[in-house]
Amino acid sequence: MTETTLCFPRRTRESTGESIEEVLLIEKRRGLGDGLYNGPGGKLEAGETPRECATRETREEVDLEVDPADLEKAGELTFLLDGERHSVCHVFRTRSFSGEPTTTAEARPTWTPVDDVPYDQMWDDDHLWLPGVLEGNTVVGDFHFEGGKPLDEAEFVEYDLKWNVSFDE
Ligand SMILES: Nc1nc2c([nH]c(=O)n2[C@H]2C[C@H](O)[C@@H](COP(=O)(O)OP(=O)(O)OP(=O)(O)O)O2)c(=O)[nH]1
Repeated sequence: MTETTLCFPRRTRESTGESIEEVLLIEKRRGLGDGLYNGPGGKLEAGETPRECATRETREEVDLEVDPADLEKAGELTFLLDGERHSVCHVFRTRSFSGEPTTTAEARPTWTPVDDVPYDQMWDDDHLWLPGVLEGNTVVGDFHFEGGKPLDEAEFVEYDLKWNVSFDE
């Protein structure tokens, strides 16, 4: 069973007297979810913790530095494909980072107002859990897909969500 991560860097930008809440999204340029908007993230490597993976993937995909200790666990999402567990994704958020997000071969980053997240260009389940995560809630979810591999071509059919769970990692 594959473990994966997602990292959602957050900032508040002041613009002409207004505070705009933003999240760093990437347009993924290869791999699973190619062409969709998402947070930086990917598969755990051997010996890595989810936090270490989220830090490494954020550096590799957009050249932004986040400290594993500064990541706040916000979600644990299980993706099921044709009734079998396909992957578990650890979701983190943080307001602490250094550097400027940079386009790489893997991803094109964009600071996006949280009120303007392009859910119609994201995975079909994201509109169910990402708004709550961006509001500061925690979530555990199961998401069922059907139709065979790859996961991003399967059909999203049903889900179960629990909000405001506590994580001890
Ligand atoms: N937002 C969102 N992300 C998802 C969904 N399903 C799913 O696998 N992901 C994420 C988890 C991972 O960050 C990413 C897939 O990871 P991956 O490891 O297969 O992708 P990759 O090709 O970039 O992998 P890597 O070699 O960089 O580790 O997509 C979903 O339904 N919604």
